[in-house]
Formats: sequence, C-alpha cells, structure tokens
Amino acid sequence: MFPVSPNYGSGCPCFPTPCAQAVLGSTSTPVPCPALPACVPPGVLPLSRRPPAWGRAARQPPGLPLALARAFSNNKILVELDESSGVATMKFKSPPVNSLSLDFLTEFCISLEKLENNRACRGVILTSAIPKIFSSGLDITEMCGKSTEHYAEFWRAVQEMWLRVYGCNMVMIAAVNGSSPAGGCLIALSCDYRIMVDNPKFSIGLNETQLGIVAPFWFKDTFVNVVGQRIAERSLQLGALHPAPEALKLGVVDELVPEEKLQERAAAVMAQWLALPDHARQITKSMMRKTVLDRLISHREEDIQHFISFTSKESIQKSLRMYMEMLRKKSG
Ligand SMILES: CCCCCCCC/C=C\C/C=C/C(=O)SCCNC(=O)CCNC(=O)[C@H](O)C(C)(C)COP(=O)(O)OP(=O)(O)OC[C@H]1O[C@@H](n2cnc3c(N)ncnc32)[C@H](O)[C@@H]1OP(=O)(O)O
Repeated sequence: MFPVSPNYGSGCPCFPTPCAQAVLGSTSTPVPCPALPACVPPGVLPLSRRPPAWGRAARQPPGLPLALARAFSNNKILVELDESSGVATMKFKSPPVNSLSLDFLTEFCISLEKLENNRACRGVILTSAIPKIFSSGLDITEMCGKSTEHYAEFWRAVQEMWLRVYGCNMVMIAAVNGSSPAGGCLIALSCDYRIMVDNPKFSIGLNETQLGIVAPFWFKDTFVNVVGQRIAERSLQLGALHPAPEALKLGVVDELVPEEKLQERAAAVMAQWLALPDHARQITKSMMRKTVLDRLISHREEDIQHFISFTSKESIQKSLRMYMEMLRKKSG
C-alpha cells in the first residue's frame, strides 16, 4: 500500500477511499497539488462537479455541519456563506497589507475548494477586511533569500491560486476596496467581474517591472484577456499602477462605486450573473478561458523552474531587496 498525499483528508472528494492521484509513490510523477486534494486535477474543475442549481441554491449535502456551511475562518481569510442566495464572501484579513504569503495562498485555496464542494454555493465575492488595501500582491519576503525548495513550493501555490480562481465554475466577483498591485491585481483580473471603490488613491495594475521582475506569461495572458493586447502591452512594460478612474477607462475594472455601496453593488451584480442557467454560463466561461488555463497546466513544472532560476539570480535578489528597503523607508 502506498502512502497518500499529506494533504489528503476529509476535504477530498474521494475521501475515505483515496483515488489514484491521492496516492504517493506509485509513480515518479510528483503529486500535482500540495495544498489541495490530490484527486482534483489542477485547473478547471470538471463541470459535472457543479450542481445544476439554476435559479435557486441547491440543498446542503448531508453530513456537513450547518455552522461550517455558513461561516468559517482559519486565520487570514473570513468566509461567509449566505445559503439563501448561494453567495459566499471571502474577506482577506491578513494585516498589514494582505500580502500573498505561502500561508495565505494555502488558506485561500482550501477555503475556495470548500466552497466549490458545497452545493449551496454558486458565487463568491472576493474583498478585503483591511482598510485601503485589497491585496499588496505576492509576499516579497517569500521570494527573498530563501531556498530553491521554498521558491518551488511558493510558486506552485501561486499557480494553484490562479488555476483555482481563473478556472472556477462559480461566479467570481472582485469587490476591490483598496490598492491592488501585481498579485492582488491578478486575483481581481481572474474574476468574472470587477467593481472598485471610486477613490483615485486606490490603484490597480501589474507593476512587476517596477520591481525589476517580469510578470509571468499567465499573468500577462489574463491581463490581455481583460483589456486587450495594446493596453496590456503598454501597462505591463511601464509597470503601471492605475488609479481607480483610469483603471475604469482602460477596462481593468468594470465599474466604480462609492465605498459604502460596494458590497450592495457586488451582491446585485452577482444576482444578475446567477440568474443565468449555471450549465450554459459555466460552459461558456470554460470555453473562453480554456486555452489560457491549458497553457499553464501543460507547462507547470517548466514555469516553476523558470521562476526558481529567475528569482535565484543575484541581480533579481538585489532588486527585490532594494524594493523592500524602499517600502520600509516609506513606511517608517
Ligand atoms: C523570463 C520570465 C521569467 C518569469 C519569472 C517570474 C518572476 C516574477 C515573479 C513574481 C511576480 C510578482 C508578483 C507580485 O505580486 S510582487 C509584489 C508587488 N507588490 C507591490 O509592489 C506592492 C508593494 N506595497 C505597496 O505598494 C504598499 O505597501 C501598499 C500600497 C500595498 C500599502 O501601502 P501602505 O498602507 O502605506 O503600507 P506600507 O507600504 O507601509 O506597508 C506596510 C508593511 O507591509 C510591507 N509590505 C508591503 N507590501 C508587501 C509585499 N508585497 N510583500 C511583503 N511585504 C510587504 C511593507 O514593507 C511594510 O512593512 P514594515 O515596514 O515592516 O511595516
């Protein structure tokens, strides 16, 4: 009997009988997903796993404690599910700036996966509990002065987060209530719709070049799919952070609202999207996103190796250290 993945547990759809991918050691191929049930292929969830719940929330699966279905919070993300509407809110609450650390990313993927497995949930609103910040992007300290094993683990978690959000069958809405650079912007871009607070002090964009690093191809693909080639090319090269009104003009976000109306508006937009038959919307979404998802899925290991060799370069380490130093000086 081979051992199972350390992440294998009651959250896995195949629990308590591990499927082939949950079993470690049967081949030399690494288990694809470190944080999530090994039996779920990374990327697009099979459409058959979503309930045919058009028009109303499906019933809670038997055996799941009701309290868990309504709200759960581990540490860095508060998750609330309104069973009557089938809409969950994932609120980032990782001070000071909701940076996407390995712990954050792991918790994010597990939380989203729990919602995916809950038949009562059809849509998710992503927002922040930290004033003025949606997410400050990838945690730069995870990319500085660490081992290659750490870089590999971290990058796999970043990939997993994107595959989960971009490939999610549920309706995903970003309620962007603060600044959202780089990885934070990627989360918003990966949703189906973006509503941002109408405040020019809040900015959003893929600013990697400002740090002396390069947005990976799947960040770029996601951006191009939202704003088009020309805007993406200029914005990416300049590492532009667009203040909210400019982000709206460029199509980086879909609408702006006053801060106090954000959650109400997100709920209203969600209701519009959920009024469509799930299967038709899901197949359409999958059709629109499949090529881009498949590109990373088929080059995942190569992408990790690229990340490791790029990040390990002394010149890149130096740029990241200088950037962190600049942030520290600014803050204190
Ligand atoms: C050939 C192809 C090869 C491909 C290889 C791929 C390589 C590419 C790899 C990765 C892509 C990278 C993606 C990213 O997401 S990188 C992160 C980009 N993020 C940023 O640039 C944001 C930086 N932060 C800010 O601008 C500001 O902090 C703010 C606007 C978010 C908030 O401002 P403010 O409220 O004034 O807070 P402070 O600046 O004072 O910050 C508080 C505290 O938090 C620290 N901090 C901020 N951001 C980060 C972060 N992203 N990671 C880690 N730590 C962060 C900041 O340093 C302060 O710390 P303190 O001084 O100790 O209090």
